[in-house]
Amino acid sequence: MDKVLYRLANVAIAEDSIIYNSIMETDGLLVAALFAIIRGSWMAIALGVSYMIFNWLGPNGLRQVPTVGPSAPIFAYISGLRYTKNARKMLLEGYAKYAYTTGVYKVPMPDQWLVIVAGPKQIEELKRMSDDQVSNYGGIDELLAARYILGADVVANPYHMPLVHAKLTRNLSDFHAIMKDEMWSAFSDHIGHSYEWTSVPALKTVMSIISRTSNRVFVGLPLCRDPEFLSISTNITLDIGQSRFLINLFPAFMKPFIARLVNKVPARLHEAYSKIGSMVEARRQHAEECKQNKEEWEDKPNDFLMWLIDEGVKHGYTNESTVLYLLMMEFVALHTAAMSFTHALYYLAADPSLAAPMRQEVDAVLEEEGGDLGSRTAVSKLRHIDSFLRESQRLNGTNATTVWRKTVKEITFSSGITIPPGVFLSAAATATHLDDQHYPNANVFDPWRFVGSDNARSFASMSADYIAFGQGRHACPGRHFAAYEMKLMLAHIVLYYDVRFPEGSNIRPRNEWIGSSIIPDRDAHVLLRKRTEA
Ligand code: HEM
Repeated sequence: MDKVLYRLANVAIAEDSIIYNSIMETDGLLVAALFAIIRGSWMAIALGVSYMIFNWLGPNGLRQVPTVGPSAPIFAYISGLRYTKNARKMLLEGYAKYAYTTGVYKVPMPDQWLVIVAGPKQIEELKRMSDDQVSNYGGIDELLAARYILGADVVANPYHMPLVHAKLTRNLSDFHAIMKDEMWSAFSDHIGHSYEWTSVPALKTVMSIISRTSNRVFVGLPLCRDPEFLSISTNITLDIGQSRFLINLFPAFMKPFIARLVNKVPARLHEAYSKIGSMVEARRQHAEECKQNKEEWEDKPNDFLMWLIDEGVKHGYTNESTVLYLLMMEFVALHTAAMSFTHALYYLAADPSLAAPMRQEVDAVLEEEGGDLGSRTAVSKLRHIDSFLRESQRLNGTNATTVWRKTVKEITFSSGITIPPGVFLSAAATATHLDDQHYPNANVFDPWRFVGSDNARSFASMSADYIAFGQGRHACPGRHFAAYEMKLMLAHIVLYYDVRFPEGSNIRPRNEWIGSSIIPDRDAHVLLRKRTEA
């Protein structure tokens, strides 16, 4: 047993933690994990049998829910492993068969069934369900194996989440100017201003710009430019992805043991705490002194870290917890926006002529706004840019399923399907976005599809046929921040740069699928050069 687990741990630990070079290599890991199990001889067999029994006895309340693939124990497990490679195909197959009949189907994952909610009617019903019926935190817990990786406290009291809406989204325009300032500076550092074509690794470069811009608001200067801090803040996502992937290969009763061996988050938290722990303590102390002395703290930092510290004091949290919650923010905000933007950048590089209408639009808005793209209203006027990003995200969301929930009590859909408590369910995002009934020629990238539409069809708006940011009361609270950041970035690119692929290729690189995660090509380069007429 130990050998098996240690081999699995080694698979994880041996992975390079440099960005985009780790668990995302699931092929290798999956094979390595299975190889480790097979080589673990009789214990592996015992493990397998226990798993089959678990699987057989576990989700029996789901027999009335139609299945994609086999549902008998051994075959379902094998099919669950297949899901890590073929999620797209399996999800689309289920959608084609069931979206307009039962509106619900299930796909096997290695550790459990995932019930997929499909079709506008059922998605609307899911959206309206209360927290007493379906738990959002329960869903995230299942998705990320969160209680094993992050600890039960983060799952039970995710106090960073309400702050996104209450402090960030509500006051977003207060941050426009510093985001613009940081983004312009990051472009300068990572892309430069050469009139010659410069080749950059697309995803990595976008990630660098997004992480600096976001962190200007999350932690402020100078930390938002500190390479060591930025490396921690981007690598946390890979740590979580890597750890949860391995843990979720196993049934629930084994997860705590596996987690002890493969969880990389504690080490990253330690690294983060060594880096910023003293700063957090200094801020907290100063805030408390000011409070005791009934003094105003002039120049009090107005960033996410400070909000977390203030909120942490109210909850009695340690500085270490505050740093962990900050890392959670980095996790939800950076890769999502960077991947989504890279998808869009690939469309532009494959067809540089698409820049022209966006350029004209930016020019016109600059004229109206006195030359300031960072003004309160400027970015909201960029309808072509908004449509371009929404269309790109429609076709390439960050995940093929969104609205992750866990049933708390029995729920029944109008199609008559009943789901018992304790079941992990999610909505079919990619399949919904590729449904011709919602979008004529749904498979075609039509960048101006939403230009003439009202605000209900803007990048950050949601509806039952556009669920890239989820649905309902737990929909992404950071979507307005992400939309502002990404629109600003695309506006900057079309205004100041020409973009193309090497050799003038017009072929957009293929996405990678890891389970249901959708990742833009990690190695592709794009060429940029400063525009002469800008
Ligand atoms: C293009 C970028 C992004 C995408 C595609 C995205 C997508 C999502 C999705 C699908 C959910 C789950 C919604 C649901 O279950 O109904 C979510 C939740 C969340 N997102 Fe985002 N997100 C993005 C950017 C951001 C940013 C920039 C932030 C923070 C500034 C953020 C903060 C959060 C938080 C805190 C939650 C959890 C909300 C809750 O459970 O109540 N996201 N996001």
